[in-house]
Amino acid sequence: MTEIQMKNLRHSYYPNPKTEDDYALKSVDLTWEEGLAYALLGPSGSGKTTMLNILSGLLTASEGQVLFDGRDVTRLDARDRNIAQVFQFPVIYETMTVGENLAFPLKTRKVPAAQIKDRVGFIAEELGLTALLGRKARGLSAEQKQRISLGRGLVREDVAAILLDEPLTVIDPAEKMALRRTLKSVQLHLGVKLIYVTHDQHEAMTLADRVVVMDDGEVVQVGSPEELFENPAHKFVGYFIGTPGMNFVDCALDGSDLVVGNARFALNGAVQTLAGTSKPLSFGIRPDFLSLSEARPGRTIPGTVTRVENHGDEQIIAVDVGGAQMLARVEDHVRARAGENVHLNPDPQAMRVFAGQRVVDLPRNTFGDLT
Ligand SMILES: Nc1ncnc2c1ncn2[C@@H]1O[C@H](COP(=O)(O)OP(=O)(O)OP(=O)(O)O)[C@@H](O)[C@H]1O
Repeated sequence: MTEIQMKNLRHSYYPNPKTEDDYALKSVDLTWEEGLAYALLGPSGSGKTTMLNILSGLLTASEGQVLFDGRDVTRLDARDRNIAQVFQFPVIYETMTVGENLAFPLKTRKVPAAQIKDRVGFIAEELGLTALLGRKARGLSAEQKQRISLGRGLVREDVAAILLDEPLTVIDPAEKMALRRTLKSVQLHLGVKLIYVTHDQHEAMTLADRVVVMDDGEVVQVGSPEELFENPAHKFVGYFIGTPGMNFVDCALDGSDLVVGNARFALNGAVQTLAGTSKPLSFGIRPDFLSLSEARPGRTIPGTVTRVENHGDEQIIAVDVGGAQMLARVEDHVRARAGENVHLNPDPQAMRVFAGQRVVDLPRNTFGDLT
């Protein structure tokens, strides 16, 4: 197993990049730890595939270094990196049997036949392919073929990481869950480092120990799924993760209060931190941490309901809080109608303030007691 580091990595597809916008990867410093499952999550064009191809060696970064256990591999060919890559479309030999496909990477490395047999048997078992070992790959389902692609990466015991670029794209929706489960169990059993590219937050959150969130060529946050949900460090993480995403409303400092829409919150000692920033402030809270309550001055935000969406056992309520909208996720027994005046009650522990795009590091009790 290998620790992979990316140092001051930048990449432009142009020969003479001039502005920051010419870079598909802007400046990446990242360590990929051993034995963890990572998801690389971001919208289309954010730089995920570029990053993956730099890792595997299909692409050489314009600037910076890639280190495997401290060894500089930046200019090393993909062949010499011990990285296995699984793409959107399965890459297998259709005319070979499943067993021959799995054995192929070991045969080309001249591994002894008995060892190949053992390893192929073991990996086939892990991937649920044992019963298919003698079958020709042609005619198998896309899901089975993708298992073979994965197996061809996993058979090599020296593999430093398995990179998967949206591997579930062509898989039938009904089979996606089974393959996702297999991926997770294989990663846990074999302890191999898995790097999984997706633009689907649900896939990222269910599969990964760590999620690397990318936006516009930059890594905006790395964290466990829980950390990203509870403590987004960047506005992009707030609204990209969670359905619906985090609410953001412009806010302002007034004396020792924070003014949010028609509400005022006393800041317990955090005034100086906020006063020190020149960037525009916004108040952030996830819909999951807003409820409806009685008016409680200094604790609730008054507003008018503009829309109510029913989603089975819960509702999403849209509330106008003085020119801006906030969404609250509430249980279905909560009664609210469009046009009604209500009071949103934010959980003090979940209230955040952002300066520009970045969260402001405030003491835990800034918005009141935590009882
Ligand atoms: N071969 C290329 N030549 C020029 N520009 C490219 C090339 N490949 C990617 N780009 C640009 O680099 C940026 C990052 O693209 P990349 O494919 O890495 O993003 P992505 O997050 O993987 O997107 P997707 O989810 O759509 O695959 C985009 O602006 C894209 O247009």
